[in-house]
Amino acid sequence: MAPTIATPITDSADIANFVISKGNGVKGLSEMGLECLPQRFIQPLEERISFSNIMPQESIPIIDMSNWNDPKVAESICDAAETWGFFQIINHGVSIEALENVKDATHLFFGLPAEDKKKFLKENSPSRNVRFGTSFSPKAEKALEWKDYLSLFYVSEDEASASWPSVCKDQVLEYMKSSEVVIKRLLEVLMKRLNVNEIDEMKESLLMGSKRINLNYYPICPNPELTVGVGRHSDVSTLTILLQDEIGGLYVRGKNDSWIHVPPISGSLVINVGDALQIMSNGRYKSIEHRVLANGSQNRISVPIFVNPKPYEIIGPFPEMLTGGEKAAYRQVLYSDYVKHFFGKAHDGKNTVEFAKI
Ligand SMILES: CC(C)(COP(=O)(O)OP(=O)(O)OC[C@H]1O[C@@H](n2cnc3c(N)ncnc32)[C@H](O)[C@@H]1OP(=O)(O)O)[C@@H](O)C(=O)NCCC(=O)NCCSC(=O)/C=C/c1ccc(O)c(O)c1
Ligand SMILES: O=C(O)CCC(=O)C(=O)O
Ligand SMILES: [Fe+2]
Repeated sequence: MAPTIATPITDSADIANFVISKGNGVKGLSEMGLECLPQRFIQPLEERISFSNIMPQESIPIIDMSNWNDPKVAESICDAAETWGFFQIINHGVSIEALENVKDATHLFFGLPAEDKKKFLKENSPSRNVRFGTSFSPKAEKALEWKDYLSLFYVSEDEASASWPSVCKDQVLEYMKSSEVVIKRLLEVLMKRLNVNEIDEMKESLLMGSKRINLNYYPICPNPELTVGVGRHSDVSTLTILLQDEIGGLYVRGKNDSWIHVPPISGSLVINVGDALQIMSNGRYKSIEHRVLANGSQNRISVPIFVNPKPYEIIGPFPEMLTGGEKAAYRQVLYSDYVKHFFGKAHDGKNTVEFAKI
């Protein structure tokens, strides 16, 4: 068993200092072998998952992309985006090697000493586009989430080469590059159902003009039932492409109050619709609430690529959605305002999208 420290940090301010400011993250806390979860991470009852609400017999669709030209594949993608907002894809064309390398690189980054990771805290980072942190929005949160992350906003290959951490940048760039084809295919298929038949330069900027990739680390937690890995939220992206390891723990909102597990499938990618696509499709495609449970016995990683509009794009329902007299359910919003609104508060389920509702 890991040794307990001589001077245990129990005070809330000490915890915040150790975890957030000193760059130890929750990984640092976890490795101290704490016997119980510090108060700062205890979530209110309503934010903890109740096991009676988990539907083990339900699952999100799994779509085989090997014959992606087959209209049936396109149909299942659009159906899944309309009804579930979440699906897994297999035989998607991203090499297993690229997936394995980026998972290894995630472990390499989080395995660095705190002193090295600390260089990427917001206040020290060489670039605004690189940020190592913990929880989601610690200043706005009453209870912290049991997660550390490295967030990389992609501007250009040169900027990434110059400022992303060297232990992971090549693998992350390779993964981003090799996932481009499948991202474009998914968006093309999804747009066709909305009568958007061509992704021209303008649409490309709206749909996939910027990308952010997060490396998430969820260390072993002493009282996983009292906290969360990630609280209930929907993503603010157009689409999210998520790579998870073999541990599991991601849950998607089902009917009523139920939650459905997204089981790890080797070589698969989890795809979900984000708020930007819900807004642009005037609600036809759904960005579904999801959450991650903390784990009492295993460290978990995940690597989402958030495919987003360019920050200065104004997003709103596509004109193509409104030609038949359908009323706009969302107003026009500057995408960076939407993102600021999202980051300015704790995770709060589907409330973020209210910001854009008419
Ligand atoms: C986001 C904005 C608009 C904010 O700009 P600006 O107001 O100048 O200030 P900033 O200093 O970058 O950040 C402001 C706050 O946002 C939060 N924030 C910014 N980036 C991140 C990040 N990557 N992860 C977590 N929080 C962040 C922090 O709370 C910041 O507050 P503070 O730490 O300074 O107190 C700007 O960075 C921008 O235009 N970015 C480009 C667009 C963009 O990044 N879009 C993201 C789309 S999707 C996306 O990034 C999703 C992330 C995510 C993370 C964790 C989850 O659990 C989750 O579900 C989702
Ligand atoms: O770790 C996961 O499986 C999901 C993480 C997530 O929802 C996010 O980073 O937005
Ligand atoms: Fe998410």
